[in-house]
Amino acid sequence: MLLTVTDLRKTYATADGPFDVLRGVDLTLDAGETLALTGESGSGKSTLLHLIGGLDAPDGGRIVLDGTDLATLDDTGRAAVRRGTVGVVFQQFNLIPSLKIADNIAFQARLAGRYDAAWCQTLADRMGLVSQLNKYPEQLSGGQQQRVAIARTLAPRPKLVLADEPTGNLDEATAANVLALMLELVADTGAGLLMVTHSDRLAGQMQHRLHLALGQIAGPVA
Ligand SMILES: Nc1ncnc2c1ncn2[C@@H]1O[C@H](COP(=O)(O)OP(=O)(O)OP(=O)(O)O)[C@@H](O)[C@H]1O
Repeated sequence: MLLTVTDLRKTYATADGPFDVLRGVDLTLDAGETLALTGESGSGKSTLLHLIGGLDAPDGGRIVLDGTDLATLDDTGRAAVRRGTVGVVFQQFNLIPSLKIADNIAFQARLAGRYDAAWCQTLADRMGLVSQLNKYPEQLSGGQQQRVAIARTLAPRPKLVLADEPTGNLDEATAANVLALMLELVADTGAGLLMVTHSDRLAGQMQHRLHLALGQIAGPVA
């Protein structure tokens, strides 16, 4: 199993006292599987993604990623997971304005020491970005920028792709197109994909679907 989350718990300290945002979340994801995570605003979807991505630490439970219990890692180990095993796509594109598109696509792969020029070229080609490679992010449309962000995430060939509303600020037609491309490329790399979305339509394009409510998985959605 690529990802096993068991009884995951997270509590935030707030002005009104402790707030249990995750109250025992269980999920599994295998390599090559796609899973949509839905839930109302504030239900803890982003928190769950951050914990799985090693960006924050849980208060209880276990996350085993590619055979490694994240709790056994120190900061350096978690940073290595973030660079190598996991790739994250956010709603905000977070491209580097001073770098050309080609270098934005290559950025994380270079950081991870896994730059592969031919694969970056393939990603650019499949994402329809070949004619944009010498431009800067500000010269691209939102849909194009999001395709760059996805290509950048896939460039180091992460085993697990976490996506937090990756098409949330694109119009519906562009969002569907970008998601279809992402699903194709994730399938090609054999990675697992866990994607947060508010859209029933986009969730319907994924193999599995879970709903988060009251800090727990409320079960698969038909
Ligand atoms: N660092 C923090 N400190 C305190 N409370 C937080 C913190 N981060 C998130 N929260 C609270 O935890 C709850 C869950 O937040 P989270 O962002 O995980 O939800 P979400 O399901 O991703 O929401 P949305 O769909 O609106 O993005 C919210 O009530 C939020 O206000």
